Amino acid sequence: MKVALIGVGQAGGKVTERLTRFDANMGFEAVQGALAINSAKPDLQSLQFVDTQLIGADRVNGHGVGGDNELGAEIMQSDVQQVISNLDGRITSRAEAIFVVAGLGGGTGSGGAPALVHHLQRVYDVPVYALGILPGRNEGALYQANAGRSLKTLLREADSTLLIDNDAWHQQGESVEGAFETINDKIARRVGLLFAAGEVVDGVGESVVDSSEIINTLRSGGVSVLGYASEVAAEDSSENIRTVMTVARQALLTGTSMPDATAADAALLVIAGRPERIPRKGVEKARRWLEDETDSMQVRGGDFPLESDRLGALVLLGGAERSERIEAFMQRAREAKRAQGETKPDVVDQLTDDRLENLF
Ligand SMILES: Nc1nc2c(ncn2[C@@H]2O[C@H](COP(=O)(O)OP(=O)(O)OP(=O)(O)O)[C@@H](O)[C@H]2O)c(=O)[nH]1
Repeated sequence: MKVALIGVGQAGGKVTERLTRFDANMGFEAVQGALAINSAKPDLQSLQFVDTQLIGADRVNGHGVGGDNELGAEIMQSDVQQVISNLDGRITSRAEAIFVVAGLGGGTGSGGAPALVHHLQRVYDVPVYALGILPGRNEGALYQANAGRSLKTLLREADSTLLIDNDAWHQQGESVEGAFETINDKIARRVGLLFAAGEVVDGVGESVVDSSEIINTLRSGGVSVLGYASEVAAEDSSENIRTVMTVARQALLTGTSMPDATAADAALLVIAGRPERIPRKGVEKARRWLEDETDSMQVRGGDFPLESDRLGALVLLGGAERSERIEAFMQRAREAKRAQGETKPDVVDQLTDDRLENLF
């Protein structure tokens, strides 16, 4: 799937850069263009692999918004025309989707990403998705409250919001900050493989995934979740039936970006590996298992031919907001908001539709 990536804020920029680099190193060419936007100049200067744009210089002079996500939303609103013109040529007609990437706990990404998605939806015909990073449990009340407000608005504005829980992909005992490198690397690999899986590969069979299957899986909107697991494969495909089941189970049950999210409106199972090692029978069995497990009748499946000694399973869930983990997060965000005595409406809500209209 050809995508354009726009990172907002520090986490957004770092993850966008990682993803772009992974895609280039692997030679996938799924990432068609990438731009990192921030109100903090030093954060942009540390990026080497993507184009950058500073916003809000008149308000915060390149120093960031210090966790104030209302200010983050406001400066995005003020500078959105410049952002949109900067995207000209970066989002080409080849792009099949746009992903806006942001950490939802801070200020610039948390407030800026929903506002930007809102505007992109008016300008572009392709789906505009968000890739949102939720703060880990121990990340402090401001982050939780910010992320809760940002997420509510993103769910309304984006065609689907792919969530990554910062607690999902790091070792126990390791601090979240210490684990950023690992987490970002895992996001880049998994999401990068998903994009690449949707690329049409010439000369291979009809069981190969294409981008419409990703888009259809995400069609119901709401929250989406991505899981991955891999194992060494045997040379003979018939010996890999159990391996396919194992990696599919691990991808969903222990490898997802939002642990415990299993119920979904739709799902996509992608099996990656050398085509001659992928057992059709195993893939079919794993797909049926996924149907039961997600309680969804819409489970798509396909292969992703990849030169590797391993077999990998990618599981994408669409419409997965009914999970306990997301409910627990929203509860945490509500409590944090209450503890701060906040009664303010959600980030973009308070920038009334009139003001949004006036920008166009
Ligand atoms: N996974 C991951 N999360 C990050 C990273 N950097 C920051 N975060 C998370 O993102 C949230 C903070 O957002 P940032 O992106 O740092 O903040 P910002 O959007 O730049 O906003 P301001 O700094 O307030 O202007 C917190 O939940 C952090 O844990 C990173 O490199 N990887």
